[in-house]
Amino acid sequence: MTDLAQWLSAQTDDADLGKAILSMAAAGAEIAAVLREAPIAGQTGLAGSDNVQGEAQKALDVISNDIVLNHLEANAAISILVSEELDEAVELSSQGRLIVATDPLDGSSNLDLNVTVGTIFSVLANAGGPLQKGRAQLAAGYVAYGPATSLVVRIEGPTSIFNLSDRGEWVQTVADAKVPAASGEFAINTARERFWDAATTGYVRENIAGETGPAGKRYNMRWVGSMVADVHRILMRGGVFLYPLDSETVTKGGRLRLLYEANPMAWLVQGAGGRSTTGTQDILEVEPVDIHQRVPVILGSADEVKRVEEWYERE
Ligand SMILES: O=P(O)(O)OC[C@H]1O[C@](O)(COP(=O)(O)O)[C@@H](O)[C@@H]1O
Ligand SMILES: [Mg+2]
Ligand SMILES: [Mg+2]
Repeated sequence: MTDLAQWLSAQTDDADLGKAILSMAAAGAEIAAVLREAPIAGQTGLAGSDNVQGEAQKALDVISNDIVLNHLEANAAISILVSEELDEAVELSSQGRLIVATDPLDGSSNLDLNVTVGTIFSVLANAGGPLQKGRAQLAAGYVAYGPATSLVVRIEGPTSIFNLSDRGEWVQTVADAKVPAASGEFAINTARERFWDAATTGYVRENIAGETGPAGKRYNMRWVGSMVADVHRILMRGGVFLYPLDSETVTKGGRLRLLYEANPMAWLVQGAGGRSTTGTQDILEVEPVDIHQRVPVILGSADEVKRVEEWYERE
């Protein structure tokens, strides 16, 4: 049995990086416990406040953010925290070498429904602040709060999966996750079809046409509405996730956030042999200009992502 601490010491000599990941795992275990009790504690509703992006915060968005903040404040290696729920980057330890960017609770619109939500994180070196390309990430991961609590994490090598035991240990269950290159599943919010560009419409129509259409095979569609849950399914059995630029999100640059949603997920998917793109560029090559910047996201099975890229080249 490999636990998280053993895996970290085999993956990196950087003790600070290992501690940053352990802090996020500890925050994840604490958030998992809070989520289990949340319906009983009456915590699934709104906080009564908006975040900097104008989205209504759930009480659990705020609680999860506080839990992450507490764990990182106690870690002298962390210099800066960027969070979806915090307007500005927060300075923590002045001697810290690392930056963490986090979506403390992803998919929080699903909280009333007992559907999988998650915590996403990205770790960067403190080299001139948090506005760094995803390619510069030192590590990334997410915790998925579903029937099991799973931590998916990658430094530079494989994307590895751990599950939280009853005794509070993170036990490795998949050493080297692999996203199958071919897949017959796609994930997109189809209610947005009227806003889509020609490339997205073309790709999705080909899939829906099935075995007699140009794709020559049958597709299934799945959309949980929690990025963590949708990406976790793709990591386990393949598929493609799309939140493309569309006519409604174009002025914002997309829907999902670059630093703490798109980059860490692209890092994990690429570590598992998958691909990621904005449609025209690898997500990991996007130069950030704002900590809450949004970006189009297409990632998952390599063959499917390439098909979407071909549509963007044609259109
Ligand atoms: O409401 P839509 O269009 O289905 O969007 C769902 C997407 O929004 C998100 O919920 C945004 O994340 P937050 O819940 O952290 O704001 C993603 O998890 C998900 O993929
Ligand atoms: Mg999110
Ligand atoms: Mg969130």
